Amino acid sequence: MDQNVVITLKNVDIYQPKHLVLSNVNLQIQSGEFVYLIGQTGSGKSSLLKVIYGELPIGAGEGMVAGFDLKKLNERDIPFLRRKLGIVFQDFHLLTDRTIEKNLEFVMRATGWEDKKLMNDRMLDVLEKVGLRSKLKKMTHELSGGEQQRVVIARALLNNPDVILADEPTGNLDPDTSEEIVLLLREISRSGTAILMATHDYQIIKNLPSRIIKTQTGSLLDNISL
Ligand SMILES: Nc1ncnc2c1ncn2[C@@H]1O[C@H](COP(=O)(O)OP(=O)(O)OP(=O)(O)O)[C@@H](O)[C@H]1O
Repeated sequence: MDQNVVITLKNVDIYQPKHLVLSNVNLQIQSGEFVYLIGQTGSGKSSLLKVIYGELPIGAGEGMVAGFDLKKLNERDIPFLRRKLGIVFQDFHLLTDRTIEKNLEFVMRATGWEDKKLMNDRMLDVLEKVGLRSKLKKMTHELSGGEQQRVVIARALLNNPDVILADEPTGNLDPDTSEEIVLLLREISRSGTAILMATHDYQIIKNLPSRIIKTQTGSLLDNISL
């Protein structure tokens, strides 16, 4: 297998749960690529992301994600696959009654980090990347929507993922803040993490163009232009 390929789907069928949502899906994404995923509501974008993060099994076909074979994936493998993936959703899923530090620490403890000094260094590292290094002790409910999404991105980066899956990460943000978030994700992709971002925001795609894949009438189309 090509070392640089982090997602491969070959002739994959995706069911939700019995109804065939996408058939014969073929997709390859390389390290460091930034890819938009578009498609009408209900056309299967989230289902595709769910297959990639091991939430939905693949029906037919073959899939490899960050070195994990989706066909052979069992319950025990899923936490290990998820450590190779960063997941960023539209609604931030932050613990709003806690500081940024406590939010990051929560995820780190859950994914096996123990050494306080290493944890602290890593937190500052990822917060630096998203421009929030000075806000470690801030409560997350005191942050703006854009800042909260930055914390979510920092949280996704903690375990140095091969891939970030972002499901409408700008859905709750104003246009300028949305653009800042996409610029940040693109910058992150340049350091090697592949990013697959589902979005309905065509304006952002026009302003910040990149490869586009599209779910449409039960298929996944590649290299779409708007
Ligand atoms: N848990 C579920 N059980 C049954 N059907 C589902 C389930 N989740 C999604 N579906 C169906 O699968 C299809 C694809 O849904 P999916 O959420 O992947 O679409 P989407 O493109 O992500 O939509 P949106 O843009 O609204 O997020 C839809 O017809 C939806 O109704």
